Amino acid sequence: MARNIEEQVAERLGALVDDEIGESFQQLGLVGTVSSRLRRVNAQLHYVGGAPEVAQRLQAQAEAAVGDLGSVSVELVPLDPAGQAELRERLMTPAMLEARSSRTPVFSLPGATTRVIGVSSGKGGVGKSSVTANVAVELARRGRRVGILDADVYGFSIPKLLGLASMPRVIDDLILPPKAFGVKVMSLGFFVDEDTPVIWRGPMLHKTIEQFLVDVLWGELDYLLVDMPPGTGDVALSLQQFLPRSEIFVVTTPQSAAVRVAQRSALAAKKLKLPVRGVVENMSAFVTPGGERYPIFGSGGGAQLATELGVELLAELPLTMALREGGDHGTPVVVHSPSDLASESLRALVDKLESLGPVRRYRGDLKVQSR
Ligand SMILES: Nc1ncnc2c1ncn2[C@@H]1O[C@H](COP(=O)(O)OP(=O)(O)OP(=O)(O)O)[C@@H](O)[C@H]1O
Repeated sequence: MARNIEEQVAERLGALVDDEIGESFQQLGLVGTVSSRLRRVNAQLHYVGGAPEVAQRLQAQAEAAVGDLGSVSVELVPLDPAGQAELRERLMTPAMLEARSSRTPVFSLPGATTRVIGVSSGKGGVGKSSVTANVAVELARRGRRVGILDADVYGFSIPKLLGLASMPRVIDDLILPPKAFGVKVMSLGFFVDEDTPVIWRGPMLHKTIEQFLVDVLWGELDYLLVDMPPGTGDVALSLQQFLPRSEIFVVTTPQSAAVRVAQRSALAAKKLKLPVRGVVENMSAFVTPGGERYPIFGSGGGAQLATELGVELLAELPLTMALREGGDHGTPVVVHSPSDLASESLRALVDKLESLGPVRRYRGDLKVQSR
């Protein structure tokens, strides 16, 4: 039976997907009234606000979706507070409800399967954020569900590295993490002006990290990568409390001075009973197109640190222009120059990370019964 035009418009609009939530407008109950008058169809689509670009993008998507159905105008209507409260209820999973009432992140509830990976370094500028962003994007390209918590309060660079500029959307009191290259991101950088120095006190940081872990709609994740601030400060302590299942990976450059400070941060993690699983040496060498290696920052530091910590050296990432340019332009090198040497090394790093698998943990509650 031929459907009328209103039904067709409602169906097309309902099929649009809110990428950050990962559900269609129909599933979310956000298609409003669709009526027609004098051969003109007027449709309403509810949306949850955010930056003006979000509405502009949605308007263009909606118009494109119904463009071939004749004269249709789509009006975007921001969801009112009652509608937001209803949507929030709809999006809350039982795990999120439990997480909120106990203020324990879903990643730390019993039975959680997300691998939580803390990326740490001794000092700033060694490429920890670039490694985090590229590893996350490569994992997402392989079909894994990935989030990044940018906890590097002294230099939140993840949004810029992934080309994200807008503030996260908020449904009632639930924060939606913006998504780039398939990776969900939450960062202090979304909330503060890049040029304004922010002085964070320990308790304030602790509270913010808790909020980012508990009040953000992360959904189900295979990996949560945490870009940690360099050094051994308060944030590591907060992370240990909120995410005791974190595995730590240490990024260093090959210089011996860098290795010494990196070792300090690795030892701090060990003290907090967070397992250090591997070392990544970055900026290992510049390689000419002819294959000549120039170890600009010295050599051997990553291997030395790995030996001292009793873990594997997982990668020696070269210094490349493409990696730096990718970061500057907000498109990670694994996406914009997949054949670059750095991309090859980053893919090999992700292979290793995946093959290492999660840490095996002793479960005190499981005991072998003897008769
Ligand atoms: N292998 C590399 N080749 C070329 N440039 C690199 C490489 N790794 C990092 N960079 C560049 O070095 C700079 C610092 O990198 P990044 O911000 O990732 O470091 P970081 O350790 O996270 O520093 P911070 O903690 O200060 O944010 C960036 O401009 C980045 O593009």
